[in-house]
Amino acid sequence: MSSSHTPIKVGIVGGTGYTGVELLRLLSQHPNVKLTAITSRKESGVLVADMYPNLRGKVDLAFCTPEQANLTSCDVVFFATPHGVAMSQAKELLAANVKIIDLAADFRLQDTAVFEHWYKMPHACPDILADSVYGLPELNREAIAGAKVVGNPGCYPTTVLLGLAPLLKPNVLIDTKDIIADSKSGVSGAGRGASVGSLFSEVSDSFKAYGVSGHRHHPEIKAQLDLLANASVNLTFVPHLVPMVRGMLSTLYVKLLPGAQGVDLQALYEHFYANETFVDVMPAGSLPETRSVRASNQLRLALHRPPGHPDRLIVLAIQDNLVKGASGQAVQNMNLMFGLPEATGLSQVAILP
Ligand SMILES: NC(=O)C1=CN([C@@H]2O[C@H](COP(=O)(O)OP(=O)(O)OC[C@H]3O[C@@H](n4cnc5c(N)ncnc54)[C@H](OP(=O)(O)O)[C@@H]3O)[C@@H](O)[C@H]2O)C=CC1
Ligand SMILES: CC(=O)N[C@@H](CCC(=O)OP(=O)(O)O)C(=O)O
Repeated sequence: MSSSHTPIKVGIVGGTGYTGVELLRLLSQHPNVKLTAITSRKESGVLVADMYPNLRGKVDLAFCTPEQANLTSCDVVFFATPHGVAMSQAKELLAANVKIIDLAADFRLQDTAVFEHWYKMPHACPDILADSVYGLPELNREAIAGAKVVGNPGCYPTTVLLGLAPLLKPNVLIDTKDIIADSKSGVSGAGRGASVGSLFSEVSDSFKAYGVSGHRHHPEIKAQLDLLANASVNLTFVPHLVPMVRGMLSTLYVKLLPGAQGVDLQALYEHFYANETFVDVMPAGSLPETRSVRASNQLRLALHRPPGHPDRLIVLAIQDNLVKGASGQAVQNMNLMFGLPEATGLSQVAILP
């Protein structure tokens, strides 16, 4: 347990990306954290507040290279970096008793063959992977609290898993061979790195599906759904790119089984998430908007029974891809790992309009 007298010393590798600067925004307001090192190889020497003026008066550090950062003196290091970076440094940090929260995929998939297939690199530390924990607090809280290495979930998986979990725990309510996740993300999901696909003239005033024939979040979602259902599920997952900066909406289609007859599904969801600060089950038939979670760690759900298909249930799930989908969830995990109340530093309310 950390107290206000012994702040958690935090290092961030990859402080200039969208999830890195979001970590800085959240952690600079966290009462139990002392930011001690923020890395960028390209911006080394630049003051954080010069690059990100929203942090003027909040963060007085300059970016440094990972080599200059003295990460082994931290209590926890967040990796807001591309896939493959955290696993290359995990052994050294663990030897120095430093906890690790990776926002990339190095510690999300327990099956190293699946990891290698999707990420096109061998896993650098399968032994550490085996002891790591999938960082979805609402489903994995106890294991996260005792973990030294947490793999923060991908943004799409967070919406799909929290959207479906209440239906899978009893395992008699839906056809696990017929699950569809139709998901839409804002462009910040692609990161800050320059690419033609993220140019204003490419994404504005347009809307498209991508990854239809395969996306790396499919195996991640399926692995966790399989665990929840205790069976091998069939999942169709189609991501889409929407011309907005932040936000994610997953529309989840499931087929109800006879076992769902007479079950009050709205009550089931409300009960399942009754004690969850960050999951809001809206009244049945609600139409959640991504702007209602913008910059906050909330995920909102709404259930629908559409006309014309008596067996169909639709679950709508929204979040801010950079907060509950990435950095906010990472801070939630840190709170658990250090014995703090889970919502510490995460009380931000969305901005409307
Ligand atoms: N954007 C999103 O909505 C989400 C992203 N994620 C994941 O989080 C991670 C970060 O994403 P995002 O912030 O969007 O990425 P960005 O591309 O915006 O930023 C990447 C950061 O990592 C640093 N970096 C790159 N390569 C290395 C390296 N080899 N060693 C050390 N630092 C490095 C970069 O700085 P520099 O090159 O100067 O060192 C930069 O600060 C990714 O793995 C992404 O998949 C997860 C959930 C949601
Ligand atoms: C809009 C967009 O491009 N989104 C990214 C997913 C972002 C994310 O959360 O994925 P990882 O953490 O697994 O990289 C994509 O589809 O690749």
